[in-house]
Amino acid sequence: MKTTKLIVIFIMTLFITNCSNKKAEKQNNSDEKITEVVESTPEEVSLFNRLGGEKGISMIVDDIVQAHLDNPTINEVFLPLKENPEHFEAFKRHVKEFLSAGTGGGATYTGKDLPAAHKGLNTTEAQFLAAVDDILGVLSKHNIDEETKKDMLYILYSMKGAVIGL
Ligand code: HEM
Repeated sequence: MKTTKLIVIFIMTLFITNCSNKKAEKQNNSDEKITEVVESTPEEVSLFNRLGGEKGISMIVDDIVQAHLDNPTINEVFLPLKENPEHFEAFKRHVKEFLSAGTGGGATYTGKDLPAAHKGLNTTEAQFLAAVDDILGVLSKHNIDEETKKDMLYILYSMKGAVIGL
């Protein structure tokens, strides 16, 4: 009887140890899965990288400026900038730096602050909307994903007060 009891205790101990090992294994597996999910979450990729880094941003800004020059609602504001090629190039460089610095890239913005840059332009709501439309159109042309476009739209709107009616 004593031996039978000992055997039962031994078997139960084996069973319990086995079960807890399996549980630990399962825990490890699910931990791995959680890590994988966190690593591949889109939010982990900076907006800067989602826009294609320095090169992507440079091409996007060139296209945005060209879209503004072609857009009859706002081109009267941008066409005069071309009369001074040095100023025009500095303006484009500043917008590239602005977008890079503001999205997680390494650039340093060397232009004016937004209200100072837009003072005297008296930009209207309609002009602001036209500019945002141009930007979203260019992002689509560059195959930027919908989530990134939404993020950009949110950021642009957050700066509306710093660029219109000044
Ligand atoms: C959220 C929207 C906007 C942002 C983030 C933005 C950003 C900028 C930046 C970074 C510059 C460069 C400043 C410098 O060179 O020191 C700039 C310049 C300029 N922006 Fe905007 N802008 C916006 C909307 C607009 C709109 C709606 C218009 C007019 C329709 C406009 C017209 C201009 C013009 C004409 C300049 C050149 C000013 C100059 O060099 O004298 N911007 N903008």
